[in-house]
Amino acid sequence: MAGRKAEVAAVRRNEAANWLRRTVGVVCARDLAEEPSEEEFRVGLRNGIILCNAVNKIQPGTVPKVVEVHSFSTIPADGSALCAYQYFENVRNFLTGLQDLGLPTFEVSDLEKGGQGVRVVDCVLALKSFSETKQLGKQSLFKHGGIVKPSMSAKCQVRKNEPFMKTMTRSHSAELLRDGISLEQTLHLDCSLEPSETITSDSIKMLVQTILSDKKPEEVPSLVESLLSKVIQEFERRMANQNDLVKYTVDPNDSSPLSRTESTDTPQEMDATSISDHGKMDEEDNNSVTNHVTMDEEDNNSVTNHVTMDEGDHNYVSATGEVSSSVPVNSDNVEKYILAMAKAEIQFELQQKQIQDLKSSICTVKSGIAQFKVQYSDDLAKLGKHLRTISHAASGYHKVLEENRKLYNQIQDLRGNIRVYCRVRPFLPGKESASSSVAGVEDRTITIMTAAKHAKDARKSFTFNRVFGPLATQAEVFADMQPLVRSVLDGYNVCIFAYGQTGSGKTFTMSGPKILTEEGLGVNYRALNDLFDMQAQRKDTFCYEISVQMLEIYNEHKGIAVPDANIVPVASTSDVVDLMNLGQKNRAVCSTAMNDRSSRSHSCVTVHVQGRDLTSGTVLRGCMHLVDLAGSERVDKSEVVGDRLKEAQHINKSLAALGDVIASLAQKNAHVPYRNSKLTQLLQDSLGGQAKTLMFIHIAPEPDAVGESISTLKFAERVATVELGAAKTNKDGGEVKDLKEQIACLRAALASKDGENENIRSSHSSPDILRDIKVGHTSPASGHTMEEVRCLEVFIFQA
Ligand SMILES: Nc1ncnc2c1ncn2[C@@H]1O[C@H](COP(=O)(O)OP(=O)(O)OP(=O)(O)O)[C@@H](O)[C@H]1O
Repeated sequence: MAGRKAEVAAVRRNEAANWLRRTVGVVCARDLAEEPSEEEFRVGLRNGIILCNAVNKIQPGTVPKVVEVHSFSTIPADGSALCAYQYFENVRNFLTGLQDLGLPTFEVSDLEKGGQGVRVVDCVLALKSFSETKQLGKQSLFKHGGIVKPSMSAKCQVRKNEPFMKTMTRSHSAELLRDGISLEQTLHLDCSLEPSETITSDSIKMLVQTILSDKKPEEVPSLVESLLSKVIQEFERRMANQNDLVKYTVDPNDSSPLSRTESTDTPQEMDATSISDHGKMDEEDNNSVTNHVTMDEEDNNSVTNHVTMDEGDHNYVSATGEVSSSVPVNSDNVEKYILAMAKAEIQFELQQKQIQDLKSSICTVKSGIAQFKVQYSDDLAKLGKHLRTISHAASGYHKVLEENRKLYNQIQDLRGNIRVYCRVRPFLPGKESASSSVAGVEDRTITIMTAAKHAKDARKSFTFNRVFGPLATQAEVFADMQPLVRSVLDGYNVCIFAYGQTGSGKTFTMSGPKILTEEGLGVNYRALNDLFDMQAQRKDTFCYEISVQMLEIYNEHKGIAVPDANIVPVASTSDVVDLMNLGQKNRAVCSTAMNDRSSRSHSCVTVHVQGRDLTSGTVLRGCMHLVDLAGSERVDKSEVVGDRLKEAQHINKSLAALGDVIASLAQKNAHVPYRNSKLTQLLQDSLGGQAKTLMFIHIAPEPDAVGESISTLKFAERVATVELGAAKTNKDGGEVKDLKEQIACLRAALASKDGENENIRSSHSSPDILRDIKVGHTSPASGHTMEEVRCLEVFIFQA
């Protein structure tokens, strides 16, 4: 291999030497042998005279002043006597001239011992090619050397004003075989191809024949071997150049072929960069690596790729569909190119695979998105349907709620709007007695000792809606009246009276003990607490405004217990407590002057409730009167005179008037005598119609209070009516399913005047009738499906 290379180099060197000798004349070039060794070639050209003269012959004036040696005999063989400055000047001027002509140059040091003589040979051959091109004028194509065929197309000509270097890099296959084939032969090969021709087996055959025609038979094998070797090298170079082209396009700033080969840039990036970089490549200077892929203007069949390398090296690779290179061929370079090509191939395959993977990923994502879209629209449709159902159910819920509210209150009416409860006070601490005026307390009955223990009629029993014994707690008392209190929020009026003689426990029931505790809280506070709780529970459907007013009626005169505050809005129980305390203080001031007036006046706390249905906008108004009546003791026995008598008369009159009104209402009389007292006048609007009235009768257990107790109980008996409990079974013995059926049962019981109907009475003690029956089935009137109604059951129970 090395031998063949040396042989090729010698052929080229001889060609260069012969051309120089021919050009400048043998005499002038006497120091240049016809077939010089590398050393002889270097020494012969070292002073630059031959080179300068040669270039001046071709292009006169290229080197304006050539430093001549006056006496050739004085020049030593190695030229050491020549002033270094002189031949440096010549060589430098020569190289400058070549640059101006656009020809490849070499380094001054290449003419020194150890320099790269091959570059000098390249340079001379380029000059030779330039010379011949010039001689042929516009009809020829510049080549390094060799003869020019007459058939050569004008399309192979040098372009006027085009830098010689560019023209040269666009040249064809002459350079391909430069190291292995004579210049004439390579030129012949190149120019034998018509522009429209492609390299065919015939043309290759012709090329081979041309090369071998003047060779001796023994030279043929080595030449063929050399030729094939060059073809392989060329093929590899092309591949490497293709790869480099791709890599350079990826990163034009990186001129290292190997580093580009190892690049892991994606194909997309390469494409984008390649497109954007195209077209500006020609503008790059000779110190940069330029890449461009353009259609040859002269030859539509060829794609021209340029890879011009660093000027300092004087090496270049030109891929013109064919590749030319002045890079010396050695095993290192071949290995490097093979390695680069292999890496490029792997990289290319990898990138192809990545592209495929990306494509399949895109397909997967696309189909995923399509599926998601379908799923999304399905879900949306389902959601819309569900929303419509809920919306329908919500509107139905309000109807059902309204319907239930009416039914509920209808049941309250049927069970009795007037309820009378009796409560027995315990003996006061320190005043306990073995004997009590109360002989017995049952659920609904109180028995009073009327006379001597052993007399036959010594006991008398009274029946009310409920009787609470001395041990009954405040919570138990309130629980029984709680459903009535809740009616206020549905727009009903409620009156709760505390009736009884002085000291029997009225204030205790209504407000609680003097020192208030949680357990001791009376009806007033508990009722208001309950209202505030309900207000909070219904806040999504109703907006309630609650306000309180405190009044006192003394001697048939009405007064406001809380001056300058007729009706005070309240938002919590503590607001009400503060207000009541203020009212109690005002009463206390008066009582000091008027001798315990509190026992002889009626105290009335009125709670006004206004509720707005947030859906329908309907406004409901209700009020609750909590009345702590004046002491009911009889005046005939008290033998009082003067003011006390007057007070007693007013009290008796107003209590009798109240009894008359409630009795009239209980008996559903057409006329109700409201106007007989200030109290009944005040409560007129809240006693009639669908108003609920609750009378608490208080009994003192002391034996000497028997007379007052009997009198109180008789009063209460007048106003008490039969109250029906909630029916648990219908007339057929089946379960009562809904409010309507419940109403039917109650009506049947009333019609049969069967006040003692055990089926109904048995459940009277339930605190909330709604919990005794199945309200979940109250759908018929609203026309909703059972499923909807089941959904609403929860709401209804909460409501
Ligand atoms: N159920 C009860 N348990 C314990 N103590 C009670 C009960 N009822 C009343 N008392 C106590 O009995 C006393 C008298 O009660 P209270 O003042 O409530 O009677 P009253 O009927 O309101 O009297 P007045 O008509 O003078 O206002 C108070 O000390 C009270 O704490």
